[in-house]
Amino acid sequence: MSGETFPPGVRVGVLTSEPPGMVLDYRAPEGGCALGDFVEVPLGPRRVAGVVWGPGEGRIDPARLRAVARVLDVPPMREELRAFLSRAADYTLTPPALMLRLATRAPGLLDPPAMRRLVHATGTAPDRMTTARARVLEVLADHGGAGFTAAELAGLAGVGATVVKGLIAQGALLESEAPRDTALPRLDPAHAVPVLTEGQAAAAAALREDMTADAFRPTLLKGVTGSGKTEVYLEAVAECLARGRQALVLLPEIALTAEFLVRVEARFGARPGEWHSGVTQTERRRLWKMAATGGVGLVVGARSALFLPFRDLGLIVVDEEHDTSYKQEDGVLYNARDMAVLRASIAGCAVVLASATPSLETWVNAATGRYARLDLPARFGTAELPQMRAIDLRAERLAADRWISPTLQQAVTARIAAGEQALLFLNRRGYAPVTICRACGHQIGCDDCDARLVEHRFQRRLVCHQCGASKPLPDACPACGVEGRLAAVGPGVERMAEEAASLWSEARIRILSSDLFASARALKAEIALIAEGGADIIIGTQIVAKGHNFPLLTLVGVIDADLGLQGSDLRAAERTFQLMRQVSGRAGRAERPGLALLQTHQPDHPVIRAILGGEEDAFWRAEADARRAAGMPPFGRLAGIILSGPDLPAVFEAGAELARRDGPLRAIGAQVWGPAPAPIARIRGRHRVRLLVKADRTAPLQPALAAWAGQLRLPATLRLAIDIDPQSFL
Ligand SMILES: Nc1ncnc2c1ncn2[C@@H]1O[C@H](COP(=O)(O)OP(=O)(O)OP(=O)(O)O)[C@@H](O)[C@H]1O
Ligand SMILES: [Zn+2]
Repeated sequence: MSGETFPPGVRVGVLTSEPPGMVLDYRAPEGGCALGDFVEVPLGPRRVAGVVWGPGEGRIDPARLRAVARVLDVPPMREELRAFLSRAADYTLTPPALMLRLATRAPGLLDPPAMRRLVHATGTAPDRMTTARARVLEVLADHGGAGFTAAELAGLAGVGATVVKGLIAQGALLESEAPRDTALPRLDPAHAVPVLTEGQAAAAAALREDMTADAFRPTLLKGVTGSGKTEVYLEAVAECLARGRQALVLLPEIALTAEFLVRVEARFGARPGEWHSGVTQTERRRLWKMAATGGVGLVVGARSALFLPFRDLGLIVVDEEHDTSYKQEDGVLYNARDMAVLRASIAGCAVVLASATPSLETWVNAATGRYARLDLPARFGTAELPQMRAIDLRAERLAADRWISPTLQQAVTARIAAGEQALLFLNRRGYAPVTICRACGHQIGCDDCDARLVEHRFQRRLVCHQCGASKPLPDACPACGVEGRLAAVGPGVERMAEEAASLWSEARIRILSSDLFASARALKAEIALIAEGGADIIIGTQIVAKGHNFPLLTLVGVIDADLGLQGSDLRAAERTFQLMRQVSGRAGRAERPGLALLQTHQPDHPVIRAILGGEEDAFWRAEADARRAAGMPPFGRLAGIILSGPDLPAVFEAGAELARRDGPLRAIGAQVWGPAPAPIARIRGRHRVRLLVKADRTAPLQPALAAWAGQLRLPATLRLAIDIDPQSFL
């Protein structure tokens, strides 16, 4: 869309990501400026960057109006992204300045396109060849003629800078100017087109068709684990790229990107752009710029990739769309899956939500026809879905502090004997969730949080899973001082590994738990090692449930299938169903058939039966009916309000006042519950109190919430956070 322009001297509104964080009026600079231009403006004594957001609002007296200092030499922010940021800010009740910050989070974005001097080989041999000179030329040859700065080249060759200088002087190397940020290699949609099964081909054709529509097209791609969802949506990516447009694939976990990158390279002959916390700042800046200029076709990233300034976005894929890690739980509270749909609707492009176990929200959207739905009901090739059975723990003999039942033990032993892998799944990090003093009964808790400390035996520490604080395992009870009576209660994955080692002393046992790996790279390496057969038994937390392919894995044993059903969480049933089906789906993905065994004390629980029976649509219908009857999401809407502060009575009083002054909410027919102490009543020394607001699906919830919360003048020590569509109720 062509931007509105503002002649010199005219009032314009500029949004900056700095406090006070609102649109401020300035005078357009000499030469004028246009909507979306990145500009530098004076703010107090400083100069800060901002974006021309609209015409001035006229609040500042003309005599005090300051001028925009200059227009920056970067591509302006497009109308589509500005609209997205505004709408996302309104939806999440976040100040637009914070949204702008999400969209400009890489260093040096606003520097002018910089050049740097790169060295290339000319093919001319130097007068005299030395070993050092030969090494330099070898490095260049090894890298297929890529250019390096003189310093990089000297570093790679392990020689002094003078060697490179000498080669330049001799004409063997040539130094010339090149842009600092360069386009990524092109992906070729025709590079290695897969042969799809009939079902896959039909789904791929439907998605390709969506790409030709050039319009907002949301689709649920529902396929059982191992059915080839990735294969299918990559065809939509191919179509998008063939049309010269850009595609974005969101993944819930960095650990998944390694496998994904390899698949993209095999399919398209080159790697996509990568955007997540493991990417260097230099690469981030490059990717941001290339997104804006069209120098990247496909970006794979974590949720914040949604805020990249794509020049021509044609497709967004949200893989494993049910994954709760799409919800950002601190800072700006947003759900990347929902925001992806919002961005696609504004960009007028296709969005594919892929999952074997979609969220109820998405399932309902597909059932009501708001989203199209494509199904892949069978696994690819000869692979069958795993058989699923319950192990009734009430009928098993288990010693104290033992969690692997004889039935599960036998099954694992059989798999190891057959040269296959078994996965023992327990969604609990660490060694034991509770440390108790056998002398006085005291349970060791965090000093700053209302949480028990979790023993991590590898680190020899007790760790708070709320705030991350940790301390060494004490010898004496901190409450009664008695020594040697502290005992670990309950299992974590580390303790399971100990039990497994005692049962299968010859087996190679590996633990997959996010806290055991110092870097994303180390975790990726471990996953690759397991995939290649470097383990007999894998003990894992929910990190293993997500989209990994372990071809030798044929048995999944769930240590405690009841774990997730205990809470009163609105989504307890849904989450348990998703997690159990996903983790079971890791078994039997290649030729050999898979089996999943769920240890449970309640094999007749409706959710456990639904998991075992695999009657998914019946499960979703029952869940949907229950939520509809209760007016719960997605049939009604919720907002969580969390008040926190150092002084409990003050926090409670603020909550009570909010509850009393509920006029703006009553006006839209919404109800308020609370205040009540949050289930985790203290984090990092701050007391936490929650309120919950429930409204009809169509009620204008956000403006009412803004008006409601706006009545309160909070003291500086109190914080109020509003969580729209909360996923966590802690
Ligand atoms: N048409 C095909 N040709 C060759 N290989 C295929 C094809 N379809 C699927 N596969 C292979 O089958 C396996 C499963 O496919 P894929 O990972 O795409 O499934 P998925 O539905 O995304 O699985 P999950 O939901 O469990 O992550 C992969 O190893 C993939 O390469
Ligand atoms: Zn803590």
